Amino acid sequence: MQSKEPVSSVRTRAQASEMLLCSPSTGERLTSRVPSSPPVCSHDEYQTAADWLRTHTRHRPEVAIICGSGLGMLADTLGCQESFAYSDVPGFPQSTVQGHAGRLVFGVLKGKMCVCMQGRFHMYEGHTLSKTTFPVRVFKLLGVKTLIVTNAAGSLADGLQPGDIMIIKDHINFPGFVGLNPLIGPNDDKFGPRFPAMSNCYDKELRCLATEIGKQLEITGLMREGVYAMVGGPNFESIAEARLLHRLGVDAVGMSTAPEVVVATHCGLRVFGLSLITNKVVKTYEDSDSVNHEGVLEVSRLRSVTVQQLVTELIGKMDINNNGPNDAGTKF
Ligand SMILES: O=P(O)(O)O[C@@H]1C[C@H](O)[C@@H](CO)O1
Ligand code: HPA
Repeated sequence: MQSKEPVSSVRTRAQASEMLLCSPSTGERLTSRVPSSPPVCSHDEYQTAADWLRTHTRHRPEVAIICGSGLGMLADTLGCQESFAYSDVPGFPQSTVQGHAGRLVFGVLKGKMCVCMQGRFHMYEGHTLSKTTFPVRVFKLLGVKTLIVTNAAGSLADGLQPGDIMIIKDHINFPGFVGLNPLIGPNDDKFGPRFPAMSNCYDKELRCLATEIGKQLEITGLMREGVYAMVGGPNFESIAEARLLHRLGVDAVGMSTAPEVVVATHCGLRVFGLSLITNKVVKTYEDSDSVNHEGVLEVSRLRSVTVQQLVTELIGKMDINNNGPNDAGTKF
């Protein structure tokens, strides 16, 4: 049947989708601020950043560390340091969150060449997921084999108290359920396959090694394994959301990490992750506690030395030549 709509009001599909990305009140284009996965970064953009870093430092890192909220002091422990502000590295976005300094620090830890992100990018800052995870692919191009991710997270599990360290066994990438996944868009086969498996994304050997190191450091009372869930943020959870997460088997909730781990696993990096538990997530209406970012940073700082010791020993003892089960051979 023929449409009765006057020709002047018939919109093309492109025009209609463009309109969806405009502010309804001002008509201003929102495209650059909507945290949707596309537009994706091109291979050249990652390569340009990696080439720039190669020409500006002689460090050739094998291990990359992403520091969570308030955990940036980890980077200060690197020897022979050389650092770069994110604003100087081509293609890097800016850190906008307190407790995320915005520096890339190269150096040596326990004889291993490392690069440390003193500050990460979050989806809620308005970065596309491609930009949020940009450094991970740059690290891959730099020759990194293992990625260590750390974060601050709220606990939903009775056995996890503020100050505890949760070794991440697995994650739930909630934004991914609604199509916010950094791998959406054309697949870059040079990095990895169209449909990567995520069943081994947190390396089992590294988790076991961390548990052994925990025994040696006599911090096993603070440590246990668990499931991390990423929510979009930036607000903390409502009580009903907290109860839902608890029922779903989530041990700790945060606003980062999963996209970085998805991209790292896609390109064959071996991943170790830990959450520093900074607060209990409020699950009952009778509880008058409420979480805030300052409190999160305070607990992170109080435990940062313990996290540093654990990560340092792990790097010292890890076998850098074991690339884990996801490695399909380097393509670069
Ligand atoms: O970068 P991470 O995941 O450690 O940061 C957590 C989540 C929010 O960004 C912030 C909330 O306090 O800390
Ligand atoms: N919820 C989400 N993200 C967080 C929390 C939390 O309770 N604590 C630290 N990051």
